[in-house]
Amino acid sequence: MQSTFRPRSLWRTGILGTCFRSRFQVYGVSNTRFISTWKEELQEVNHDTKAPLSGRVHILGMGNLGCFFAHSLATRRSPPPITICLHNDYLYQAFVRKRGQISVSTHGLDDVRTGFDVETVDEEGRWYTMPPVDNRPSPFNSTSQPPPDNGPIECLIICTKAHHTELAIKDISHRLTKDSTICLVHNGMGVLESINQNVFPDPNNRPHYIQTVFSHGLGRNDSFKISHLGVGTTILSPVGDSSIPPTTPEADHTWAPSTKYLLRLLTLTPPLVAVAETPAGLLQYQLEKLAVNCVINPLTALSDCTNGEILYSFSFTRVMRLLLFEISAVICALPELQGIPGIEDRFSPERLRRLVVNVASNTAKNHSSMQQDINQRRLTEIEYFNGWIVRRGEELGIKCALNYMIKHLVAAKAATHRSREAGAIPLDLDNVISTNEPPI
Ligand SMILES: CC(C)(CO)C(=O)C(=O)O
Repeated sequence: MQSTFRPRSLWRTGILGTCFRSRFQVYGVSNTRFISTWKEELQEVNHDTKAPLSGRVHILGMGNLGCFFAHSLATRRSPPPITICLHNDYLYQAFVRKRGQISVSTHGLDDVRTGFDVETVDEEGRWYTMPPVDNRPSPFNSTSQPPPDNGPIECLIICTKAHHTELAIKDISHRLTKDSTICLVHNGMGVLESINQNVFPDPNNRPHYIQTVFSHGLGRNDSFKISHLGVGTTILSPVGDSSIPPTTPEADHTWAPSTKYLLRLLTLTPPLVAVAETPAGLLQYQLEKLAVNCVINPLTALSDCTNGEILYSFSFTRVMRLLLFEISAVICALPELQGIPGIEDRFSPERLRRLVVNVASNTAKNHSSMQQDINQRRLTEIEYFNGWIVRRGEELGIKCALNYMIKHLVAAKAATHRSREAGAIPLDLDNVISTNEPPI
């Protein structure tokens, strides 16, 4: 007998800790897993809200991650309306040249999707809905300019790097309301706190958030053309009220309609392999990923090597162990984890070492994102990896001298590249005396 796996409401069963893990109930006939359409998901959420949602999903940040999310949503049997937000003309022109196509290649086979709506932004920060760049008929007449579209955004998936996320959200913050949900997809820790502090300081007027831990392997072939190199998962969790510790179970009715809708949509989009977790569960996955990134990324960036190469040297192994002693001490002392059973074992230096070794050997031939950032003269995420460990360590009275050193070695390497290229002479600006001003 065949069985149907029907998606079960994640929120009806009450406590997140129990309902989030069991996403499907077995009902009987047919094999239609993931059968629901986005409209059905929307209906369920709109059922008891006064302001029904349209179901549109905006995606900002069209690097590998943004392309993967947009493409995955577009592969659904019934894709929701998707708007990709292109924040400069160069990207828009590239998308026009690609005729509005996003392509994901798996084992050498390209899967091309179209049907994306596009918005671009001008220098004054006004967003415009552009005419379709694929073969769909344009809703605008050919002579008229598209009108600015600064209407509220219901669901925003933001796929920029950690250091760009705050700025990217600032540019679109006038369209985000306390009913919107932002799904943050980036590496590293501490971004949400700075968004709250600098972009949405008033807790009563803040959007809702979903945080993620993303572990699929992606590579870039060209603009809007990526490869899916390794199947991973997308672990998602809504972010609870910051005054409630993440370890407290919360009733399901506290999640906003846009959060419920986006969670349902993403968990029922097969290529994402998305699972919903509790806030406390997600935090632990984030910290495991952080530990891995704090070791593999700076070591490969400093030594300009592949992930696998750090496994075959006694010296790398020593550095790895010493960094992990500090990382483990900070994580185990975090107040937000206190009360969770088994923390000391899960985050022991030895277990973290095994995680790092596993990831490094599974991705042995890959170049870490930080190694690529350094070589392509981009900003690195070091402040959100080892920098975060150092800052949290300081708060907790734990000195993280080695992580501090690693953070500065990476910053120094990036600065050396920059000044070499600019042909700059290193100057100690504090000791430069301008001829027009009297010496201080
Ligand atoms: C896990 C790792 C190191 C894989 O390359 C990664 O996430 C990164 O490169 O940022």
